[in-house]
Amino acid sequence: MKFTAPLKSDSIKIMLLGSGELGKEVVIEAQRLGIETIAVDSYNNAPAQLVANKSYTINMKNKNEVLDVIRREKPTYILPEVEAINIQALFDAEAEGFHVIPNADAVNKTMNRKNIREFAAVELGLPTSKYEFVTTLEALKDASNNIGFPCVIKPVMSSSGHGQSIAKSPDDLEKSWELAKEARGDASELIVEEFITFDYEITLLTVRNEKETVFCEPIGHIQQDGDYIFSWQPMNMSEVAKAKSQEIAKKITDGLGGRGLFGVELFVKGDDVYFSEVSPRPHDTGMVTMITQSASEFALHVRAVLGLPLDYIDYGAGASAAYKASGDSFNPIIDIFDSSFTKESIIRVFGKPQSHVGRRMAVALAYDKESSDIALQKAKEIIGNFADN
Ligand SMILES: Nc1ncnc2c1ncn2[C@@H]1O[C@H](COP(=O)(O)OP(=O)(O)OP(=O)(O)O)[C@@H](O)[C@H]1O
Ligand SMILES: NCC(=O)N[C@@H]1O[C@H](COP(=O)([O-])[O-])[C@@H](O)[C@H]1O
Ligand SMILES: [Mg+2]
Repeated sequence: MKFTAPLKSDSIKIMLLGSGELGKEVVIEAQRLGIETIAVDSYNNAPAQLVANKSYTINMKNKNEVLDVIRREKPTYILPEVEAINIQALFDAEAEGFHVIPNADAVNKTMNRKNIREFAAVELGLPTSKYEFVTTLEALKDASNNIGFPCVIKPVMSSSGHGQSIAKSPDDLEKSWELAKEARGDASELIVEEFITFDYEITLLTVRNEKETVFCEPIGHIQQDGDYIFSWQPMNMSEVAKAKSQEIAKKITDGLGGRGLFGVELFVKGDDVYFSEVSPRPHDTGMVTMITQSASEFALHVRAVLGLPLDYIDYGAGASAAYKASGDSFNPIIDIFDSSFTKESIIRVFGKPQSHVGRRMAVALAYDKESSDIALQKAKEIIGNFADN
């Protein structure tokens, strides 16, 4: 493939809207190419703000505040990093000629479960769990009755499992209704999903630079309370399931369009593959690629944004284990013993300025040339020795 225009890094400015642990790695990768970075979030000293050239703390749900910071900095590329961003600001910025990654419409579709589910299931005809949308407790009772128990109940806008629950019987519905209000995004509408008894679930990192689409090796993962705790790569899958996964990922990412890396979440049962959701940005389960690939998901995202080639080397198998805080603190300190640092491990402490129970604070990555299982065992052992105040 030929790239005609040379990369002029000095003239490029990347603005992240959302500055957590994933954005932090994107900032580092962009800076490695000499690109100026601006990290925006709704709290001070967010992880990416600690490493970016410049940072802003604003109310990201406020249209004017988002637009003000964009107009003031005039970034070459705007990279949404969280779901809870004022979407109209992104549409307006795009109309003013700013380049939103992958594009404002894709961000709008993926930030809201109703939009992405209808796009995937109805417009693209992709296989998904059965689902209904509800806005009242009464409707929730009817929908769960239609779908059957257990069913999964989620706010239409939320992430990392916030506000999500599984109702095992009608008795659980009131609790699920109350719990949904904990969503950070929009809990005015809920999705009720059929519970898929999958054999395993994967994230298929799919990278498009609008000249080619590249798939990373599938990443297997374990979730607890709707949030990831362990991931590994590669996930051993049947050729049929892998081919179906890539086909679904290609359809959904082509449908969304634009440039960047996407995390396509899929449930696999035998050779059946169900589309679950997609992030138009690096994925938490994909942190494992920092140890398995010569170009991590963050490096690939930056390359895709810039329209650069997407080739890289797979080093072998690896795994990641998330470290979640055990308490609340305004001065969180993570204890990591010497034994965590081995020739086959990488430790990343995000530097979040405040901890609360269950907040992801760090990740341990482990490598094994041959076996994802052994890598996972190593990552679990390392994280088991972490502690926090
Ligand atoms: N319909 C379902 N059937 C079975 N399990 C499900 C279903 N929906 C969600 N889950 C489980 O809950 C996890 C989180 O769900 P989902 O990805 O929809 O939430 P999320 O809050 O958007 O998570 P994140 O932002 O971390 O990706 C899934 O990875 C899966 O393990
Ligand atoms: N599943 C999405 C995800 O992992 N997003 C990552 O978590 C950060 C928020 O963390 P916080 O909740 O600890 O502020 C986000 O900024 C992003 O980096
Ligand atoms: Mg998810």
